[in-house]
Amino acid sequence: FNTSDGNVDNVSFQLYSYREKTPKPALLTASSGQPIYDVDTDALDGDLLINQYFLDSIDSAVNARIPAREAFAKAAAAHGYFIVTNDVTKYTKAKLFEKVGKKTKIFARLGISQVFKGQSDTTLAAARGMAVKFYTEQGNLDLLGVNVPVYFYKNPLLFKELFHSFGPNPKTSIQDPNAIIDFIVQNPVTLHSLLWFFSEYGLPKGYRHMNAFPIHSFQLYNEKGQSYFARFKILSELGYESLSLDQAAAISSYDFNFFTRDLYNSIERKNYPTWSLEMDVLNVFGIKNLHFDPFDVTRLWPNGTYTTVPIGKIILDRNVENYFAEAEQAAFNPINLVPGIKNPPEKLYMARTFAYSSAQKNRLGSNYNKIPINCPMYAETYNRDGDPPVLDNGGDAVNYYPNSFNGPVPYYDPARPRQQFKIVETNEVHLEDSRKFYQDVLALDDQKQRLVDNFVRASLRVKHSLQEKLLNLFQKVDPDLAARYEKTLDKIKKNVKLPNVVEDLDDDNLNPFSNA
Ligand code: HEM
Repeated sequence: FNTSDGNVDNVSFQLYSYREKTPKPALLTASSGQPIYDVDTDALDGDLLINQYFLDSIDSAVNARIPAREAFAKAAAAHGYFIVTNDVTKYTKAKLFEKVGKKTKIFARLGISQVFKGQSDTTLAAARGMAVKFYTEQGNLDLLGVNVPVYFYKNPLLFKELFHSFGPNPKTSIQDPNAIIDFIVQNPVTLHSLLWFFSEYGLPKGYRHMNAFPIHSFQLYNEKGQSYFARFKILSELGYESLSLDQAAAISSYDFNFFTRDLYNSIERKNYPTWSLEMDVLNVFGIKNLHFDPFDVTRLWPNGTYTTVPIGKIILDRNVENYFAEAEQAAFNPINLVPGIKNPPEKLYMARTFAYSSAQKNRLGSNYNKIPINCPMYAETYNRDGDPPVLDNGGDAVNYYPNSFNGPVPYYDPARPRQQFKIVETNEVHLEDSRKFYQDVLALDDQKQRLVDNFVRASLRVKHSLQEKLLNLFQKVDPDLAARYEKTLDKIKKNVKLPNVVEDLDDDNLNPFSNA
């Protein structure tokens, strides 16, 4: 398993390292513990329905699947810790941030959305995410970020529409570019984030080079009850780097799991991936006078309106022991906040608090927070029964609240702002954000062309009328974007003949895009 430079691929070596630490085999048993007779390991010799090994194995195998996550089904995962590097007690009383040097255990899942589990890690124009669970003494704090700093939409009803339009066509079962482009032109609010995702910022070189943005504006409060709004940022210490389209295509031809392998091997080599956790902070008092909506997840806060405050470092230093038990059963939920961090006031966040627990009940059963990877350091509730695992199910403790029998009582937090911020949200679309991204963030010609190439690839099999609509939308953003799109589309249409049936395959031109 040595690669050309002598480095070990620990992923391929995993079973051998298990053998090294397991000097002799253990006794094989049924799930209920009885030893398995050697003759029963051959099902052809004997009665099947009294062969416990057969019954146990087949039963387990046909029931092994649970529903995959709707978003970010494919992912890598690892354990680690968070360490505070800066005093942020001025902004938040959250205990995990209480002093410089304090460490908190974490579990992180880094994944890719809008693809099935078997698809390549280097798939173009897909959202990538990083979810981090901090096991604090005040309960779990979950920060879920995507790899670009703005989200597709603020109207939560668009969640399903986006998933359906980017998902498989109901008849062909193949992703349908007509639906994707139609979705974009019907919902121009999504364009800003899609420009980010279709640009070099959408395709990191690997998870270790990826940034993650929880995006929402969370309300922080300190011991004195003073409030701030903050947007967290999880920034790669290696620095953001992108794969080129050619690199991505080449990697996909030999390794669908390149990002996952890279993360695993780096941790095994003790080259621990590290991110800095920072936040952009706004003072609550000034919030009414701002000339922009600080809660709009489709928009960035304008430069000069906020202060950036470093908080600490996220370090991943241990691979999972069992992928299904840890990564698959992990349940991250944006409602998991701790004292000192209060909910953002917008609808998208509120919709998420419902969506995640609904999905997780379906995937993992009603007691998903009792699965070891999700268990907080401390939990005392009046919830009882339901799907396994129930753990001790509350033992003999009183099971209703309030009560006169010393059952658990709520936390009184005088610092917690009592008032819930009320905000007015509108469906206004700000194409100037897309313009700014195209003109300023993608300052170089190559960067602009790469974005356009991605859109052309995504719209090559789309009807002319929809291509025209996309062109019109681009025209409103920036005439240069429209002109580039039109020119590149014309060129590619002339030079690229995509095979539609095997008879169309051309051995002299295996990659139709190579001469484009
Ligand atoms: C209406 C808006 C949204 C809805 C309805 C939604 C829904 C979901 C659902 C159902 C899952 C799968 C949960 C599970 O089965 O465990 C998920 C996963 C995820 N979502 Fe969202 N989401 C929304 C917005 C966002 C936003 C704004 C972000 C980040 C800024 C985000 C980041 C993530 C991440 C990182 C995961 C993967 C978590 C993991 O690794 O287990 N989502 N989302």
